[in-house]
Amino acid sequence: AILQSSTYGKDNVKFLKVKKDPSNPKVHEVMEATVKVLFVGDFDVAYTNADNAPIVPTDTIKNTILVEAKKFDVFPIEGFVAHLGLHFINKYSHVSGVDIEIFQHRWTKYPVNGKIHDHSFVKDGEELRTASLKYKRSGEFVLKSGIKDLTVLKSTGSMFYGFNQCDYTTLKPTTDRILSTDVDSVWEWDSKKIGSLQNVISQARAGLFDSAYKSARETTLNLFALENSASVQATMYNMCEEILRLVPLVSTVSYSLPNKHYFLFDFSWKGLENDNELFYPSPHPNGLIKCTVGRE
Ligand SMILES: O=c1[nH]c(=O)c2nn[nH]c2[nH]1
Repeated sequence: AILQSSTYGKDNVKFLKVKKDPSNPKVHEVMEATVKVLFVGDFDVAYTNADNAPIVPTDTIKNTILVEAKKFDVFPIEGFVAHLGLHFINKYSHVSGVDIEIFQHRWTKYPVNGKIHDHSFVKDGEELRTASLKYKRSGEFVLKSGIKDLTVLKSTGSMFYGFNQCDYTTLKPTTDRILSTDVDSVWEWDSKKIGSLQNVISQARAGLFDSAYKSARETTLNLFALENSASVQATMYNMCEEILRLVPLVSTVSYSLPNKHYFLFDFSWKGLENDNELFYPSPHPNGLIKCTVGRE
């Protein structure tokens, strides 16, 4: 037998970091994050010869994430993943590559007596802000940012007609349906234009990734609401085009959207009208529509 490939590390490393405003220590920002770090490298003997000498324990990886999260500014997550990538490649000469993912959970400040409170937050749904980095010792890197599990629904302004009809088709065309999905959007950064992980860190400080995230989230929510959607496919393509237009340093934008169906309940047996008022959720099976859009 031959070991064809291997990778190992720690998954689901969680932390919550409090960032205090230097001018007013009672004004806080919080980041609750879940981190995965996987190594690629010269670990074969641990698999083939039960020789653990090269293994950096996954417990050490977990300790490192927490120490670096304490010492380094974790905001925004793109800067932190770049810092972790540089740390592991520089520290362990037998690590040839790292694969890092970080999910940031959504804590949103809320108003008290009409003013946003300094350090009180609500968990704003299951929505995540994501970043992933694949970094090789050669300096090559793939950096992606994204939004995940942002569940949206619109109760009209969605259509689906003019589709292929055959002897297996029962779906009725419609110019007025409910559309609901869990947004999973990923934009890949142009690593040539950004240049290096060190530049990722300086761009992070300069606000590039925060403004891109804001643009992508606003574009997604605005087009979802404003477009009289011809299909999931058409609407997600338009979202990709708009994000590419707004964020020049992004090379491709991808969406993966489940179509979480709500079907009109038929009351005709009861002699009742149902003018797009009463639906029943039917999320299984769901449509699943994916695309990746790049530049000409
Ligand atoms: O937007 C849609 N795209 C599809 O491909 C599809 N198939 N059934 N319903 C659908 N709705």
